[in-house]
Amino acid sequence: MITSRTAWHLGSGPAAGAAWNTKDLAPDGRGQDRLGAGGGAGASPRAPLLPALLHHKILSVSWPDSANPRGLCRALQALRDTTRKRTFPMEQAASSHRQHSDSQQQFLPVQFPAFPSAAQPLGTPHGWHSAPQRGGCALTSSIFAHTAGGRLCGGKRASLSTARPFPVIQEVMASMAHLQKEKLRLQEELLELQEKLTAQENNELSLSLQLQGQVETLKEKLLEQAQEISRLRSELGGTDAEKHRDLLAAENERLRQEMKALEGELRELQQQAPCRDCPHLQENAELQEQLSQLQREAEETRARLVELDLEVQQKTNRLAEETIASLKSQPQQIKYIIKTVEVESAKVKQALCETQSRNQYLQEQVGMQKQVLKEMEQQLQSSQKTEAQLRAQIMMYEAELERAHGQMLEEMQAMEDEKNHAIEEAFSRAQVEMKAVHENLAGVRTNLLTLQPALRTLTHDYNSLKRQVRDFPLLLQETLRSARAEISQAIEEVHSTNRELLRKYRRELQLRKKCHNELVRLKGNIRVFGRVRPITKEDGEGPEAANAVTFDADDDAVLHLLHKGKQVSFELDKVFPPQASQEEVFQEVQALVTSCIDGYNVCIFAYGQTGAGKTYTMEGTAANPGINQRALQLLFSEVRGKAADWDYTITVSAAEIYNEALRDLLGKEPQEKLEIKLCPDGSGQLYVPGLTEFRVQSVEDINKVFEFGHIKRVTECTNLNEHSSRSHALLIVTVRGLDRSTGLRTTGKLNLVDLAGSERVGRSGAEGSRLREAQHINKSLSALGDVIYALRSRQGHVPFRNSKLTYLLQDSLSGDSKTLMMVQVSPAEKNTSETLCSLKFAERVRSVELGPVSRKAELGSWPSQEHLEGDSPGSSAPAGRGHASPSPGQLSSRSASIRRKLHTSGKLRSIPL
Ligand SMILES: Nc1ncnc2c1ncn2[C@@H]1O[C@H](COP(=O)(O)OP(=O)(O)OP(=O)(O)O)[C@@H](O)[C@H]1O
Repeated sequence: MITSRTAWHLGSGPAAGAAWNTKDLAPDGRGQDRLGAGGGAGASPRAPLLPALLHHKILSVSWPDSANPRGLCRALQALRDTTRKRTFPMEQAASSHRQHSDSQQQFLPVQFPAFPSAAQPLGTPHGWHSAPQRGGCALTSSIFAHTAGGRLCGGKRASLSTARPFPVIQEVMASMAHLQKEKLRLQEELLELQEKLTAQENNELSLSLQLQGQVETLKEKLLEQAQEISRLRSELGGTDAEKHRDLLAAENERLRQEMKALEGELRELQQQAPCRDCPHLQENAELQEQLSQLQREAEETRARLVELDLEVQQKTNRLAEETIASLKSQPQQIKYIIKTVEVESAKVKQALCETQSRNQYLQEQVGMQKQVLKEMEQQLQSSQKTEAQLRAQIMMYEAELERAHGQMLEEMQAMEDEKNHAIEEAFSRAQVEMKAVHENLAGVRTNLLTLQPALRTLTHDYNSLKRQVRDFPLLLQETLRSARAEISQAIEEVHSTNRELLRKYRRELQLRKKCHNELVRLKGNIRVFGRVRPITKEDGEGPEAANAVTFDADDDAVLHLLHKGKQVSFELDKVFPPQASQEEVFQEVQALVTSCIDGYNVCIFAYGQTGAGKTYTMEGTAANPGINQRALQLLFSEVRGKAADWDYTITVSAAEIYNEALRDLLGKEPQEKLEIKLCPDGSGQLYVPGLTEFRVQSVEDINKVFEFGHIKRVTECTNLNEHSSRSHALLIVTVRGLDRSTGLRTTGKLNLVDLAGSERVGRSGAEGSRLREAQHINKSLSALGDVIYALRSRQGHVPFRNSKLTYLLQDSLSGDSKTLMMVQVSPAEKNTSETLCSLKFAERVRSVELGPVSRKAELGSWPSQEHLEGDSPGSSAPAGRGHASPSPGQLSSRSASIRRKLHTSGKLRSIPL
């Protein structure tokens, strides 16, 4: 947890002692008890928490007013030395750091508020924030954090916590670090000044002590000399005076040597003095000068002593001579003495004389010694005077020292005040900044609290992802290997399955084709549908426009025609009432259309009188297209469904047969008559040279083709139908397929034929060219009937060449080709004769299919339209059925349900072609 104002107190508890040997850190070197400021309630405020200085992220260091600056200096010095020497047990610190980081993750710089009052115990909330008592672990962690940073720089480094996620905190921390640096710099300067002062004091003290010692020594020596003089004075011996002189000389020599030693020491002290600019140097120089003066005086004293010695020697010699001379010049006295001796003895007299001379000599010596003593007393007085002067100088110097010391203390106090002031200012600034930091930190802490779980989750996810990423290549390789194996196996299986499916598909294709053929065969290769158009406005109004056609509700293959008051019934394969839609009609023919894709030839005719709806059924309208367009759409759809295996090409040609002339409706020269020829390759196939063939790929292509062909088609106005088509219109669709897997090629042809209207010439009122058109039309329709009949009756000769129509459709009518004839009839009363003819034609076509072979002879030849005109229902057609002979109509007494049943069961088999 990050706490911006966390103050660490080194308590006196065992944890603190275990974490850090605080004895090394005590400011006065007296041990741990000086650091236990935050201990019990009774603990008095002591020195600040110096161990915090070890933590080099300290923002500020407080110091009580009552603290001794010298003690602080010494403590700082000792602390710095200790810090430099200290080697932390890294493993212990690291383990502590880990323990601590598990719970806290970060530890903060230690911060001490400024100046807790002397009366306030440390650790109380005035300026001091209660710290989490983490003991040695926290402190060791702090030390470890700094040690791990690479160096211990003795308090000069001020760095903040390692985790500073926000710029604001960083800025504040940077400013605080700057303040801390400033404080540390001031502290260092103070420390240096204090060191200088201490050294100067020490020097001055030692010098003073030395001088005092010298003075004392001199005093003692003077005393000794005085005593010696007194002793000499008491002894009054000349030889002793000489000895004393020698002693004094030796003493002088010793004093000289001591003086030299002292001078050397003084020089050394001067050299050791760190502050050259210190004002006390001047004093030292003065003292040195005084000392030199004293030395000179001592030299002078010594010189005088030497002179005195010489004088004593001279005087002694002179005295000896004078004594001898005086002795010589005083014979009477000696005589007296001699007399005395003579009285007593000569020997005594001589001794007396000697004694007298000796006395004389001694008296002289005493006088001389007195003189010397007097001189020495004078010298002593002079020395005492000098001593007094020196004492005065020493006193003055001491006073000066006192003054300098007081001044120094004042300066120190001023500096201390200045330092405290700076610290206070820094602390107040730091407090303001810390307040802002607190506010930011509160938000940050909130964010951290919310982010920490997310971080943990993310970390967990990250680790999990890292593991996954690390394992991913192996997993991927393994997966790829297994996937490759599986894919290979699957491909093999698919291949074998495909082969099997292909085999089945081909078998099913063959089966389908077979079934389709069988179905078509069962239904009949030639099928006949009937479609009754609705009453139109062209039919007019009144009885002639009345509906003459009705239907069987139970059988969709039967219709009834009311003709001239009699109802004639016809049975076809399928009858579409007027309400039948184009879609319903196409549904019945689409099976034929799709067989074209399988390679069959299909022919769909629309047969009927003019205006009966042939074009409507085959072409339809734009909004409601007929078989042609729907068939092509179906072909496209089917081809797309088989595109995976088959390549299909659909081409379209459009032609018309007008007056037995074949013309290309899509060609550039529509009036050009085309010929139908055999293929030169000997295949027996027919082809039309010059017939345009368009490849169509979409419904749009079809529409263009139809539009183009429709324009070209000859339409002329007739009495019966304003837009009656007077030609057979053929849409020839060729579907060529290629099975890519087998290379099998198929070609199917779909002929969609809108036949020209079958009309009786007399009724339509045709004459001239119109009559000729009608005759061609009827002829071609009769030829079509002949061909169909020949095919169904399996005659050896099929008269395809009797008309252009049948000749062109030869390959689509023979063999396995499938043919549908859509017989269009009008329901109007006025058209019942035409309707009757068309239905008879249709029923006869259909009867060929259903009737036995024998009936072919019965039927004879295929009647033409004109023939049919004579074969009116009124003359030969049986009532109830429009059949002129024993026909399937008579056989058709069987119900439609039985017929459908037979079709479904396959028991009904048409006569094979
Ligand atoms: N099933 C039907 N539903 C609605 N209208 C039809 C239907 N059959 C034909 N008609 C309408 O009858 C009219 C004649 O039809 P259509 O032109 O198709 O006859 P047709 O047999 O083609 O004549 P022609 O032989 O002279 O060309 C047209 O107006 C057509 O729209």
